[in-house]
Amino acid sequence: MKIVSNTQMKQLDRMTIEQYGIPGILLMENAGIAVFHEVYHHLQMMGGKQVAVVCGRGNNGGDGFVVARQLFQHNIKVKVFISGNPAVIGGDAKTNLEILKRLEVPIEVISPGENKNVFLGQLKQYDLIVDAIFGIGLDRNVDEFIGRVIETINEAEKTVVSIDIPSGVNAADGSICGTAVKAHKTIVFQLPKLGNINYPGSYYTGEMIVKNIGIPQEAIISLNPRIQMITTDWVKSILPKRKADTHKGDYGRVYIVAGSTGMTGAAMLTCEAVLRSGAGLVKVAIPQSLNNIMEVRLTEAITVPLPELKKGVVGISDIEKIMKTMSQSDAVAVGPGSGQSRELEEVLRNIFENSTTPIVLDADALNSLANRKELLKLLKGPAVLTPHPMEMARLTQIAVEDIQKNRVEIAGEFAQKWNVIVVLKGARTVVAAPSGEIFINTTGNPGMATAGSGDVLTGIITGFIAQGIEPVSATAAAVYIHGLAGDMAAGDIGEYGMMAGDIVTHLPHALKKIVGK
Ligand SMILES: NC(=O)C1=CN([C@@H]2O[C@H](COP(=O)(O)OP(=O)(O)OC[C@H]3O[C@@H](n4cnc5c(N)ncnc54)[C@H](OP(=O)(O)O)[C@@H]3O)[C@@H](O)[C@H]2O)[C@@H](O)CC1
Ligand SMILES: [K+]
Repeated sequence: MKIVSNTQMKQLDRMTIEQYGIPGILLMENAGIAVFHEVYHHLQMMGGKQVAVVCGRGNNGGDGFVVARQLFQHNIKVKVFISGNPAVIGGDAKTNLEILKRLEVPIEVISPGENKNVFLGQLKQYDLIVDAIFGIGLDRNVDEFIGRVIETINEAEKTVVSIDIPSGVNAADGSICGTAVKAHKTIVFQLPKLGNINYPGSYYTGEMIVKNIGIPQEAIISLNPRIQMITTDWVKSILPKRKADTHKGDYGRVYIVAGSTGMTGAAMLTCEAVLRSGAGLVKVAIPQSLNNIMEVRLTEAITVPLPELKKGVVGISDIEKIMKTMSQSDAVAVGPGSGQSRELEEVLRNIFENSTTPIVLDADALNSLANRKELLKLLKGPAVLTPHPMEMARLTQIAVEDIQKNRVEIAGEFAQKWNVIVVLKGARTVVAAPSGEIFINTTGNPGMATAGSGDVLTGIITGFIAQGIEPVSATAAAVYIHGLAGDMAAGDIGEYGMMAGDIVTHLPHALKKIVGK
């Protein structure tokens, strides 16, 4: 499902009205009815009877007027609160406000001088509050008065349903314009806005329900938004179907170059994740002195011990052996627990210059590249880089805080500039393709911020690519399933105590949930 910015959504609204001749008031009616259905259903579930609709002066407020009319006509006790001067309300919103007046729906204007406690006392009388103060038109910090209205809605401690986006959240990026409504549910029109998806906006959005309001699919196709949300249906559509008469060779051979003294666990987690993601065979290159440990722990993977120049570290003296195994593999991962060294830089240089096998670079491979990004120009095959924000900061020389503020842009620019697939990890992992295409992931939870979680992700991505899935899709699907397995692990044992191994354990269940077997 595509995700849009506020400007793109305004463009879609305009195209719908001007190019397709669908009047704005019809879109507003569709929007209001969509919210009404959700609110009505929710009231029935909770046995509620009274609704307060708090409206602003724009079209978001106009949607609120439609909701109020629909509730009124379905015999729900409803009152409209207008925040600010109603005289400035115009266009379709005004038309709907006039209808409410003729129907004698109770309306009260809250003015800047309003006593907060009086308003709070009023709101507390209702079972549910509809938030229709600001939608995608909010573009600056809210003033003190509106800030107070928003805080009062939150303090009322009632079920809150926001229209399109919680008021106070900037639809462009999910930042908060001073203060914002904390919604239980947000009814989002046509397509999610970046502000509903990115943090902290996503937190304020609560449960997101996307409803069609009649924007033609043709308009969306012609706008061609470049960002998309990874959904279960999409992942299902790209995972290969398993035929009955197959053997392990049909599901790809993976080669993992990982682990160093004290870091064999990273190599193991990566290998286990490869196998749990459905790949047929995995070989792991491991410094000779660590081979015994790996053989004991990893029963299903084949270890390929490498002679070592420096104890416990894979080095350039191993390159021939590495290249040979790579040439027999469908995908390779380098980096988890490898230890950062000049040696590893040289290994990467050789691989980039001589191999076309798709490669996933993680952890120490990324740190090795941080000072020698130009090596990426040597790449002959597809490459996936999986930095967390700190690794991205090293790769780009941009401060972590700035990266976190512009995750989509920074991942996107890096992917296009260096012709690689970038997985910028963190809450709402971003997958950026060299083509400019962007995926945002919504699965996952804070419990996954644990040692080894990234090694598991690297294993899944490599496993999917080895199974022949196109690398960008394989990467986005892997990110989704990694998060889903993490969510299932958290569901079973809670976020606090979960470890990366629990994500691996839940991987088959996550896959089963998606493909159904
Ligand atoms: N035809 C359509 O397009 C459809 C739209 N639909 C609905 O309309 C919503 C968008 O409506 P909208 O564009 O009227 O803006 P909205 O979010 O209601 O804000 C109102 C105005 O507030 C102002 N403002 C901004 N920041 C401010 C601040 N900090 N403090 C105070 N004021 C501030 C700013 O005006 P300004 O002051 O900049 O002139 C802004 O215009 C959309 O989310 C959806 O719900 C649907 O009905 C389908 C059809
Ligand atoms: K709103």
